[in-house]
Amino acid sequence: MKLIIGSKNPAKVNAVSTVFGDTWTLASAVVDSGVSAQPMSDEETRLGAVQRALACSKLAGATAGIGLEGGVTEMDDGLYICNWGALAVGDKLWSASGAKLLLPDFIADPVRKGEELGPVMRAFTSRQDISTTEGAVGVFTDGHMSRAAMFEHICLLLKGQYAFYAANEKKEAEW
Ligand SMILES: O=P(O)(O)OP(=O)(O)OP(=O)(O)OC[C@H]1O[C@@H](n2cnc3c(O)ncnc32)[C@H](O)[C@@H]1O
Ligand SMILES: [Mg+2]
Repeated sequence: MKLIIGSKNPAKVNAVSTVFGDTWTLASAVVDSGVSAQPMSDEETRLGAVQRALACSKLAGATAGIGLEGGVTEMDDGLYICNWGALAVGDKLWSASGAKLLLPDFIADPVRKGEELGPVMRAFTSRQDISTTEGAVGVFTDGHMSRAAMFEHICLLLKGQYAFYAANEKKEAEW
């Protein structure tokens, strides 16, 4: 059972490995998300995760594909970080979102004007590795949460949905 992750970003690869590593053989591949480099809504971010998962599931040797995507989404009170994941196994697909966090305006404004969150965060923190480690969520929670932990949470939702399906497939068909 081989699960291919649609990214080489260590924050994503480590999250998948922590959650799925006990039962799946893992590999990673750079695939196209098919959305913009900076997704600007929940819908676009979810679509990026889905397209990464589907692309991975079709690669040679794959039993399943998983996609994780980061983005931002505008709400009543400002711009939030959002994260989505998708798991594709055969013709089945599950998706789930992660926690959201309001970005301060001095970060949100350049992103609204077209800059990517990653470079903005690198400039603000003077840290080149910020997107692959704590991420913006780590910075703005003073280290209480990390980008990898947010992706781990999404992976648990995906693994759990797949487990529920596998355990209840027959019941679902009869219901
Ligand atoms: O190699 P991939 O998998 O693409 O890794 P990535 O870090 O670019 O991850 P995403 O494409 O899912 O990220 C989507 C957006 O999230 C942004 N992002 C980058 N660093 C971030 C950080 O520290 N915290 C949150 N989002 C970040 C990044 O600018 C992208 O525009
Ligand atoms: Mg990217």
